[in-house]
Parts: sequence; C-alpha cells; structure tokens
Amino acid sequence: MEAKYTANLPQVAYSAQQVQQYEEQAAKNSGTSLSNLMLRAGESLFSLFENDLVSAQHILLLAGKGNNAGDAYVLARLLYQTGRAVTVYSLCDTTLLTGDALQAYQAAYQAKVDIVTKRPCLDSYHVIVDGVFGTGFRGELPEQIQKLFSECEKVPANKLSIDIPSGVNGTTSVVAKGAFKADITMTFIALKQGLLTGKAKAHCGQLVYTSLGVADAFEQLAQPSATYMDHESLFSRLPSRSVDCYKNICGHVLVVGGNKGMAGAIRLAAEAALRAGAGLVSVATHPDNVACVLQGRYELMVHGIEDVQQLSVLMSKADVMVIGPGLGQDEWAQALFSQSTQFAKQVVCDADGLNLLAQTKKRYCCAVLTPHMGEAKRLLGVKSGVDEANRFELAAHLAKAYDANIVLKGPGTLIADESRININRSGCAAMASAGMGDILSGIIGALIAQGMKPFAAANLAVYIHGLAAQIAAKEGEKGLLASDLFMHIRRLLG
Ligand SMILES: NC(=O)C1=CN([C@@H]2O[C@H](COP(=O)(O)OP(=O)(O)OC[C@H]3O[C@@H](n4cnc5c(N)ncnc54)[C@H](OP(=O)(O)O)[C@@H]3O)[C@@H](O)[C@H]2O)[C@@H](O)CC1
Ligand SMILES: [K+]
Repeated sequence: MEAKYTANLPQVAYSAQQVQQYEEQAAKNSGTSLSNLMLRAGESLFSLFENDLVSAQHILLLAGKGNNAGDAYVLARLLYQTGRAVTVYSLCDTTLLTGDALQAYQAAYQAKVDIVTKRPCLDSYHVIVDGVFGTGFRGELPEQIQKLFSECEKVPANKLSIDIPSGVNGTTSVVAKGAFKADITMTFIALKQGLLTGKAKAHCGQLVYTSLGVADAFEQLAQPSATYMDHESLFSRLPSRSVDCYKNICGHVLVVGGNKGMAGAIRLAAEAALRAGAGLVSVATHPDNVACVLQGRYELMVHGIEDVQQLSVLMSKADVMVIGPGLGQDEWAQALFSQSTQFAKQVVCDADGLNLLAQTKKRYCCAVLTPHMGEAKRLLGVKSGVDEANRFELAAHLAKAYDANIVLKGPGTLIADESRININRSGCAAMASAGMGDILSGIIGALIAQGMKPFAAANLAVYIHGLAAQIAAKEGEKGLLASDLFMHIRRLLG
C-alpha cells in the first residue's frame, strides 16, 4: 500500500487553534467534509502500519471522547479488517461520544472490533496508539490518564500518537505533566508549531505529516504562524566568496569575554567565528588569558584588556561584536559590558552578556540575543504577563522588548524578530554539551560580518550548528566535545 504520509515536513507551521478554526472550511473548499477527513486520517494511519509497522500484529488503541478518538476508531476498524488483533480501550463512557467520533465508533463496533472500558494489561502489544486528545486538549491531564501514560512508557511497545501526543499543546508547545511520549506522531492538515520546539519535540518522536488532501485550501485561509525553513532555503542566503576577495572584506568580528578561569569559552567563540568564514577575528579578554587563547590558534588577534579604552579602540575597527562567552559578572565584566553598549554596529550577546543586559536595563542599538530558557526569563523580568512556558510568546515578547533578534535556545530553537518566528529543524541531544553556545554565537557573528542580515544569519547559524552536532554525534552523543563541531562547520559552509 502506498504511504499516505511523508517525513518531509512542510516549510510553514500553524497553531493548533488555526487548524481547529479553518479545518471545516478547508474541507468544504476542497469539496469534502470533516467526516471524510476523519476517514482519510484513519487511512493514513493505517498506511503507516502497512509500510513502517508491518510486523505489528497486536495493537492497543487508547481513545478519548473527541474527534482524535474518532481517528483511532477508524484506524482500529481498518487494522481489525486486515486480520490484526486489535483492542480499543475507551477512557470514557462511550455514550459520551458524539458526531463524527460517534459514527467512527459505531462503524468499529459493528465491524466487531474489541472495545473495552476496563484497562487491559499493557504487556503484550506491539503498538500502543494514542487517540486520547488532539487539537482539543486544554490545561492539565487528569491523574488517571497520567498514570496510564506512565505505564505505557514502561512497556516495550512502539508508541504512536494521532495528530498530537496527548497532553501536548500544539500551539504553545507546553507539555502537561504526564503527557504521552510517542515514538512516532502523525500530524494532519498542517504542521502544528507547538510540536516542533521545546519539550514537545521529545514527546513527538519522529514526526510525519499528511495533508488529508486539504493543505492547499487550508493555506488559502490561514497565515502561517511560524516558518520551518529547510536546508536549501537557509543556505540560499549565504553569500558566496568571489575569487578576488581578501580577508578585509570578509568581515572583522570582535569577540569579548573570557574572564579569569574562563578562557575556553572565548576561545571557542573566536575559533567558531574563524571557522564560519570571518576574515579577521579579534579577541578582547582578561590579560591572564592572552597566551592560552592564542595557543595553537595563531590566526586570532588576542588582546588583554585592562581598561575600557583598549576595548574602544578594538570596537572602532570591528564590523560585528560578539559579547558574553566566559565574560562573568564582576567589575571587569561590568566595565566591558558597559563600554560595549556604545557599539553602533551589530552585536551578538550571549551568556553573562545577557545577564548583565537583564540587570542593567541597557540596550544595544542592534542585537542578536541568544538566551536559553533561564536567561530568557531573566531578560523578561517579573510581572511581564507572558506565559513563561510558552516558547513562542517568550521569544516574540523579547524581540519586541529588546528590539532585537532572539535566538531562544533548546530543542527546536526559535529565531524571532519583531514580525516573524522560525523554528530550527536541526539539533540533537549532544547540543547539551559545554561550549556549544559559545560556538553558536561565534558563527552568528561571522555570518553577519560577511554581509548576511541578522535574522537570516541567526537562522543559518543555528541550523549549521545543529547539523554539525548531529553529524559529529553519529558515534554517540555523550562525550562529544563542542570543538568536534569545527571541522563539520567548515565542510557545511563549503
Ligand atoms: N473535526 C474533525 O472531524 C476532524 C478532526 N480530526 C481529529 O480530531 C482532533 C480534534 O478533535 P476535537 O476537536 O474533538 O478534540 P480532541 O482533541 O479529540 O479532544 C477534545 C475532547 O477532550 C476533552 N478535553 C480537552 N482537554 C481536556 C483535559 N485537560 N482533561 C480532560 N478532557 C479534556 C474535551 O472535553 P471538554 O473539555 O470539551 O468537555 C473534548 O471532549 C484532531 O486532533 C484530529 O486528530 C481529524 O480527524 C480531521 C477531522
Ligand atoms: K493524540
């Protein structure tokens, strides 16, 4: 049977609310109905069993009371009719079912699918299918359902989520306590932004997509809430080097940081800027660190900074400043930070640069800020009214408040400016290693110095960084060193 889904995900994403709002109209405009979409959803799920889960013969489906359960009942019937052993465990009294879900239930019941309301033993199933909640999920998971999902995690069955893992919010990416953890999630109609970032990404497992035949009509009705740019569109913005270019026209990056005992961070950022193609890289660091930053990387111009006038001189020569790696927060750091706010060109601010920015309420004239969630919350301050768990709100709010591009790190890094958000595709668990952030800020600085616009540079840098980590981590994610990325960054940039 031909696969009715794809792992090649679209380049635009929407909120789960938009899908709910426009799915009916999109179905009508495509000459079909919602009940037909439910049949198509069930068929697409069934084709996954015919293609990727062929050996699965014993299947348990968990069903709620909404249309997500409707999809599960359609799938259950199709699986049963092809001779598989199928049980649907309904988590609600089936008399509560209405509309399309009720019809799908009745069809399954009439086809003699085993439908139970008492919890079966989970041990013997090859696949457990989650059809409990989809786009209609709100708030917290009832405790009993949390317990059930936790039991599911303990058994070896493959876990498949229908549309959205139950307990994940497809708009905000917020994951409710005890949410279902899938190995595969098949999502329908449009890519939901909430599945692509933060903890939600881990709950989805591999994400596959099917349009149910209404994507064109849907895209006519709804504006994407985020982009999800692929390799080609990101790399298409990278300026190429002409044969007659020379180091002085490939951008001069000044990297500021590396307080006592933190030479490694500034060295990684500086080397990353070189590896990402900056023509010249100057380093402003603590005088104690000059020799060790320079050691083995003689292409760097390393300066020990004793007073801020020295920094001013370096600032006057640079095209882009990267500040923060290993900077610290002591008097030396505060003086450098304060001076750095006079820089009238592009700044990339990371690590303690962000903490000083949050404390001092100073602003850069144009900046890319690269916080992780903790730094983002500090930048936000108290009483902001923003839902701190909602990565999209957090990134959008920071972009406005700091008039900056925001790179909100973490799985599915968000890159935001005042008018748009892109969700990064690359990345792996190895990204949680020391020094990874320092390297990222160096790459962003180098790409801007070579003439890329900050938003495009931040997007490409995050992508390259994640991809380099993925390639480098092929032999195991633990124990990977941040500096292992350098060779891959070089190759990726061609
Ligand atoms: N429309 C169609 O025909 C098509 C729809 N499709 C499929 O339908 C899905 C959307 O269906 P849906 O809108 O019915 O919502 P769904 O996610 O099943 O659950 C809603 C139910 O959950 C309940 N509930 C919510 N939160 C809760 C909580 N915290 N704790 C407890 N209960 C909670 C809520 O109860 P309520 O609060 O309203 O009483 C309500 O009963 C979509 O993801 C896709 O899979 C596709 O097949 C295409 C065609
Ligand atoms: K689900």
